Amino acid sequence: MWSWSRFKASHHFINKRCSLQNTSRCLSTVYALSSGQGKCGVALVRVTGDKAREVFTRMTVPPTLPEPRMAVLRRIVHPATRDGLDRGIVLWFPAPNSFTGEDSCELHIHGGSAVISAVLGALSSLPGYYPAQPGDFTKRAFYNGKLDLTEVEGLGDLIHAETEAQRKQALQQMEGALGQLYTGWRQVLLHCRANIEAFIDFSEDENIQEGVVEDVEVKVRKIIKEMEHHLSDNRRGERLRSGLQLAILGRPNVGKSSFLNALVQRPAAIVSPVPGTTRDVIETTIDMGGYPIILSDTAGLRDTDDIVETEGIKRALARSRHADVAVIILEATEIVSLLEKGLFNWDRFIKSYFAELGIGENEDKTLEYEYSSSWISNEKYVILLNKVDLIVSEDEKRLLKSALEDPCFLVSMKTEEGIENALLKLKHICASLCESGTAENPTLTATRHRTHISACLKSLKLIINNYNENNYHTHLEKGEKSNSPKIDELSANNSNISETAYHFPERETPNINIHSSTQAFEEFDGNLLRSEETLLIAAHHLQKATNHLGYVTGHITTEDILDHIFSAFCIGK
Ligand SMILES: Nc1nc2c(ncn2[C@@H]2O[C@H](COP(=O)(O)OP(=O)(O)OP(=O)(O)O)[C@@H](O)[C@H]2O)c(=O)[nH]1
Ligand SMILES: [Mg+2]
Repeated sequence: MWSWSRFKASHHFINKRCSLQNTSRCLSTVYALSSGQGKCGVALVRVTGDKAREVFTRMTVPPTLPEPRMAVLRRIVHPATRDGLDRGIVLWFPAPNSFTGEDSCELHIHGGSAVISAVLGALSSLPGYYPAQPGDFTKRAFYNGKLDLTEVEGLGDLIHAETEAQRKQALQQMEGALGQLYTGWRQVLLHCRANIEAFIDFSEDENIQEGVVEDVEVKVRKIIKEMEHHLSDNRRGERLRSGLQLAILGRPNVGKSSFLNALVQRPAAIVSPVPGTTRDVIETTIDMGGYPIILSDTAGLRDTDDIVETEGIKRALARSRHADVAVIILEATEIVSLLEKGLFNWDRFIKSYFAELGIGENEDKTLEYEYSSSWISNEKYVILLNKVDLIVSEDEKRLLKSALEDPCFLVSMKTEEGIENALLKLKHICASLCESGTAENPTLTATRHRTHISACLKSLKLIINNYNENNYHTHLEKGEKSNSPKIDELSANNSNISETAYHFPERETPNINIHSSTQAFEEFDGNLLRSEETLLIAAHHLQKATNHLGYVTGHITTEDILDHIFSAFCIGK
């Protein structure tokens, strides 16, 4: 019999998480220095696990548990020798009201290296105490249901955040904005699937309220729309997380390396009057108005027989293809002579100039080429007309200024004229490329999320659009009679999956081999919810969809994903 209680399993997932892990690791008590390495005023040592209370009973004077979450000053002693180690503030967080969900304590001790190593040494002498591995505290918080996987990733990002915008995005994610969005979708889809399952089982009884399947369709369509909107964010969140790629491009000797040096305020790249000085890509990172930018100075673009320079140009063009933003540098004098000849048109000039450099769009706009020039089609570039200090004639300067059009700026790396305005424009471009989301509409921040949400969306679309009645019947007729796997098994193609979501009751499946037909079903054209015969397939796609959301939030996990995510954490977090 189908039962609704089988659907309400979310909290079971959380409880099961620990048992899926190496149990001894979960049962042990771990400790770590959670503040940074090196001498400091106060250092923080954290302990978590079943035996955490022993810190108070065996290592503090008096040997009693303090009031939960109340800071108290205690003498800290070695548990065996009773030698005094330090005097500091201690805190007790009994389970489940702690970061990890386990009994935990904190020792705020003096930050000298001798004090820290004496306290850590004393902790190691307590039976059942082990030094924590990177991310151990957060891993326990995850297994105990304190954080979902997106919140864990947000916490990791917060620790690694280097700019203001990155910090804001990570905090939003750690506070659960993304997790709530995905969990909300998952809950709705789980209900949809429950309703479809109930309808299949009981449609002939009178118990099923009318319009159940129609209601599922409305909900699925709504989520499809929301997911499409969520995915069409131009990778803003991912860019902000990993940094915007900005390529500095142009002919040799125009001042590309001078621009890089001006931005980073140090001689990061060699500047010389010899054209072709820069050969390799020189990469450095900066914080531009709170946005993380990965700057790439590149080799000057020109025809050459020099094999080293040719390789440099190849690398420069590759960098151009992967750039989110570009700064194209020209010599202002080049434009003056063109202007003096008359008939100057910026649009035409820029197009042909990009083409000459090898970075412009070509005529037939093949897919590869469109990709290669995304910063052009998105208009995410500025053009700097450099060395304006060399134009001495006021008439020429006036002519140049009057002909200037956005996004061109007259600048001089030598006198720094015009650089501020150009940087302002660049900041606007960067902001538009990685504007962070809001708590209500959080941005997607990792490729892992995009992959699963895209796969989820695909499954949902298969329910609404892709079904062709004739195809379906052909498959029913052709279907093998035995070895039809249950729907649950269809999604469990990853052997490491720690659970396979909800377990649905035994049922009579259509007389088809769903495995062999899945591919074909995915090619159907139509609405699976409009025929009772195809509802089972709709349920199958709904399960796939909810599973993908479960992978993102960590309701369904694989060891590989967890290892990857937690490996980025520090010891003590
Ligand atoms: N007068 C003047 N000279 C400049 C200015 N900017 C750069 N230069 C000079 O132009 C020369 C080339 O500058 P780089 O920054 O090395 O030019 P580049 O584009 O990196 O050159 P390659 O690496 O060869 O492609 C150097 O001698 C700079 O000092 C400027 O605004 N005014
Ligand atoms: Mg250079």
